[in-house]
Amino acid sequence: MTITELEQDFDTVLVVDFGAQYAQLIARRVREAHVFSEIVPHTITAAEIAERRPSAIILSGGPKSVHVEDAPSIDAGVYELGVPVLGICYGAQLVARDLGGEVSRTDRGEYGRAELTRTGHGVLMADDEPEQLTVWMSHFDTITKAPEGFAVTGSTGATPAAVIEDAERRIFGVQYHPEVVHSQHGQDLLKRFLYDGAGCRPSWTMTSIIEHEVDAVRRQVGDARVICALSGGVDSAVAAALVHKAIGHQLTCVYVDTGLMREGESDQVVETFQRNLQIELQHVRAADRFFERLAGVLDPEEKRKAIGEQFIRIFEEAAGGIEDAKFLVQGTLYPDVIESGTPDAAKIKSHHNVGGLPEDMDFELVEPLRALFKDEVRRVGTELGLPEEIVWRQPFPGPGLGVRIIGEVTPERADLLRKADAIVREEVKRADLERDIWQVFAVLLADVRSVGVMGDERTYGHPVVIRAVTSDDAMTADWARLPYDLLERMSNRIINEVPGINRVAYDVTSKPPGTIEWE
Ligand SMILES: Nc1ncnc2c1ncn2[C@@H]1O[C@H](COP(=O)(O)OP(=O)(O)OP(=O)(O)O)[C@@H](O)[C@H]1O
Ligand SMILES: O=c1[nH]c(=O)c2[nH+]cn([C@@H]3O[C@H](COP(=O)(O)O)[C@@H](O)[C@H]3O)c2[nH]1
Ligand SMILES: NC(=O)CC[C@H](N)C(=O)O
Ligand SMILES: [Mg+2]
Repeated sequence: MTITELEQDFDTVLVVDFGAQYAQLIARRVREAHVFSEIVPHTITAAEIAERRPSAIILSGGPKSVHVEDAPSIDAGVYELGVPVLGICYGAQLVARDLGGEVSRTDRGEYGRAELTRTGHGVLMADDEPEQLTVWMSHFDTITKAPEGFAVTGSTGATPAAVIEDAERRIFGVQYHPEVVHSQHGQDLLKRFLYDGAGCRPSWTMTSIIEHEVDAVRRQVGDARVICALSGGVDSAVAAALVHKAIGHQLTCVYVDTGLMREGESDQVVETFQRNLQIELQHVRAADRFFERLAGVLDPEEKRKAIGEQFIRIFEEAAGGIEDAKFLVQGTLYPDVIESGTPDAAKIKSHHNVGGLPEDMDFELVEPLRALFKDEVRRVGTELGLPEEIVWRQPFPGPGLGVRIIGEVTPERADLLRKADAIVREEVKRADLERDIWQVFAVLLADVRSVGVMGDERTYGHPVVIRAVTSDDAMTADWARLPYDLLERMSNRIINEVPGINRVAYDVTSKPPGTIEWE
């Protein structure tokens, strides 16, 4: 299923990104209102937008002032398309400036909580909305004059034109951030824009996504044989279940043991899968090949590409034995696509299943989850009847321990890390915190050594870093505030039980500026 097809079949909102902290969040909130949404760069032209026939456009916030020379702007043609527009913060300031209003610098900004008073009646400020709302602001510029044709329907002490509406042209602006949870009734305001302002239908539901994808998979593959790269993770399990629903016995799943899996993983994946899904599964043991290919590789991008390539070569070999299957199902998600660097986003890292794919690959990809965020995938999985032990597993990256060994990847180092990682996960499980934490794992700083003392003897060993994060979608994350006694147990056990490790550190970096994985 391509994203273009989704755009044709669902009312779609394009979220234009001006470098906002919250563009992702806006897109997610729109989807929570059951309307499909996507993020596009502000360099998109009005003609490109028109071609995609969106039902609405949301202009995001952004760090710049509309007055500075390199302030990002939007093709003014978008206001003439007849497509409803909602500007949020920077987006609202752009609307004001572009349509003949005024935006000025204030002497002091307005950050955090603010009290909004409803000053008029409109689509956004409907009559059933309370007269007073607590909203969340974050700006230094402010709209000082609404453009002609706009009513000011909400104000705060510092921002007289906090909500502006031109119901006729269906162009709106809000200075505050309705997408953040601190803004009271924020989601209601977004819904009013979507449903009342833009006439969007709330048809983006799990059931409709499943129906849609099942249909699309059938159309894409016909009666051909298909293989599915199955890792045991949530994404590929859901993708497999969905494709299986579409084409049944035409599907064979292939699980690859890369030698970079966690302790007990292979047995567990094969067992869980066979118990829960009646789909043919091949188990390929390929550790030697991966280690051989990774010998001498230090650069994270090179590692990822080497691993991505090995995966595909193995899938190609497996496919050769299955009536030459030409289709490969992957559990690729929207964040994988964004983070691998679409034309619109900076490349952070090549996810092995997107940017890490070899160019000469023979397969046509089937990626039914390519437009979805993780929480949506979990809901699809639940709707498809997958058990909680699959749907709520913590994510584990395809390159596995390979991107958690900082330095060259060798079988011995993988063994060390596997042991430390098993302890970390065991302790989190024992503390019953597994579901509260997005991901928790160990990282081995294989090329770093430090001096310690154990049993009166000098040690000179490697450090292990514990990484635990909370997140909704892996696009942003915070380091988890694990209890000290839990950290203490992990540290003690790792040093006592894993020879060669003499120091344990805890990673207290959020994303951004860090990423979840170390490479
Ligand atoms: N060991 C593996 N064997 C076969 N396919 C794999 C393996 N590891 C990853 N893949 C493929 O790469 C895709 C992306 O991996 P990713 O880790 O993002 O997803 P996942 O493993 O399905 O889910 P999760 O994010 O919960 O770990 C998978 O959906 C799967 O198609
Ligand atoms: O299948 C995958 N192939 C990859 O190459 C890959 N790199 C990172 N991840 C997972 O993606 C999420 C975000 O990770 P980062 O913050 O490190 O980019 C986290 O959940 C990571 O575990 C990957 N998954
Ligand atoms: N959050 C925002 O979009 C801020 C917009 C603009 N940079 C301002 O501070 O006024
Ligand atoms: Mg995985």
